[in-house]
Amino acid sequence: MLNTVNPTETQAWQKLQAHFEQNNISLAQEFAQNPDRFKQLSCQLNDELLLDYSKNLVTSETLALLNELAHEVDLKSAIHAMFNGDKINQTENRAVLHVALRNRSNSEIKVDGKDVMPEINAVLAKMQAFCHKIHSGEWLGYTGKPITDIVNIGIGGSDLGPYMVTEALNAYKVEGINAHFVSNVDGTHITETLKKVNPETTLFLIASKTFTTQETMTNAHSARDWFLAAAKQPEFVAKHFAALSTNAKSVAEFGIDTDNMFEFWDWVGGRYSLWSAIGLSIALTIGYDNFEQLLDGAHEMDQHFLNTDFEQNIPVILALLGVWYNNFYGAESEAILPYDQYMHRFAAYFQQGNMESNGKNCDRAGNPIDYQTGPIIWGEPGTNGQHAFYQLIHQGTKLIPCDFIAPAQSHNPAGDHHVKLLSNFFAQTEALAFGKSQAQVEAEFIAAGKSLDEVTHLVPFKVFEGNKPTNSIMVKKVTPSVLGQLIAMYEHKIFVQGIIWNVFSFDQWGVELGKQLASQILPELQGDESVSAHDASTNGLINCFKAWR
Ligand SMILES: O=P(O)(O)OC[C@H]1O[C@@](O)(CO)[C@@H](O)[C@@H]1O
Repeated sequence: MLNTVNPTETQAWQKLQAHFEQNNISLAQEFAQNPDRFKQLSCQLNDELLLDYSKNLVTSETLALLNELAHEVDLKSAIHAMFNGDKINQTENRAVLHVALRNRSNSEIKVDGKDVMPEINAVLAKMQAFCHKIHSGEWLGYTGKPITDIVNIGIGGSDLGPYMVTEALNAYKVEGINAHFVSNVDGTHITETLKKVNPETTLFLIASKTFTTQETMTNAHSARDWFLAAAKQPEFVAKHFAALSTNAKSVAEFGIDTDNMFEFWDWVGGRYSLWSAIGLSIALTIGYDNFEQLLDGAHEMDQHFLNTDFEQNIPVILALLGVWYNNFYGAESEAILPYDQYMHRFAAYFQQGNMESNGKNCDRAGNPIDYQTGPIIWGEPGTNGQHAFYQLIHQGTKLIPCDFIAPAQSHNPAGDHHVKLLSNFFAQTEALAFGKSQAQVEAEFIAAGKSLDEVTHLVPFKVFEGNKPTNSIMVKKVTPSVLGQLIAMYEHKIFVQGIIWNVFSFDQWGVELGKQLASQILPELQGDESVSAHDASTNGLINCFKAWR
């Protein structure tokens, strides 16, 4: 069981509050006073991942107090509880063991007294064999042609991870295999996808932990209908449909051969499931060996997280910095800004990962929470964000802590593109940290031959106050292993923050009411009779829909 310490009642929190009120931290001053700031406030996981957290609004005292907070909520015990398979997902009475899925040491990890590694390894072996059959052409479609297109049908954690990873690792795509992802129940998603594929050479992966999610089951039935309209014979479904699920009964009821079912377990959270059978679309798209390297990278970060002192622990550092801005500076969001176009879905992935984990207002004792918990996560690749929202980050009234991520090496070293991309990566965190003073603005005008009299009215608009916090994460190259490291890094950051905020990070009761009401409204949308069972707004909207459709 996890403790239920209210973080705001800890000694460390009181000290942090006083520290915040008594200090007006200036990055310019901190760097001027300490030439070793970068060396002291950066750390490397290995020779391919470096975290520079020196451009944060912290002093050595800040960091000491944040670490004191981590100790006072007994973070170490919570970390060991997760890795040991304790049922820390207490409202669902489940363990939380995505770390077991990538436990490359194969050391024993027990749930209810049973080592889960044998079954994990059995599913991985089944995935490997399946990938070999598909890639070798041994597995053929109902007209004897090899599979060329994989359509993953899933939503949330059964979509976002596989989609993000296959995009981020596009450079590793298997020749002749195309991946497609259908998630939205909007008919456009499945319709537009089916236009691109041939029923004779397409494999559908129905990805759903519960195998009950409305969007996924609707899309799965539409895909099967589309397939059977061409193939005609039901027995051909087995050659073109596989299931990734914990629910064998519902898989069989859908008509998928359970030999084509790749199982995972209830101690795998949906938003933490890409390492499981849910990752089959990844393995099929980039090759099983590269999927294993993804697991290897995550395992390396897991071991770092489990065994490293908090002061040098990358996920803990990121988590504590996030608490500092979220709970003391009042920042309500965090931006993840990968300077890598292949990583264009990375921030979106952690919208579910972070916001579905820590977007909670009830603490672990069941009491309402009166402090801030999970932040809003958003972001786009650089340099595109610079032409969309960086104005607000530089000169807006909201504090937006940003994580900048960039690879030293590009998969597409065309011309001078990469050095230009990286010059922007370096420039943005420098600009955000140190800004441009009024004196510098005036000097630029004078250097441009302007008299201050004629430009004084413009000066305020060109001043950058700076002192905007950022983390810079430099990786050598976005390889499967490095991506695994990055994903696991953010997973553990989220875990640490959930422990500090005293919330349960691995359930998601907040998604249920909307589903419940939608299932009540759905039958009301049949027929043309007017609806009056709801509030005036909902009634009005439904009746407008009926009038216009
Ligand atoms: O994998 P499945 O069971 O179809 O769930 C899909 C998604 O739906 C949820 O919103 C839970 O209902 C996410 O937590 C989950 O990843």
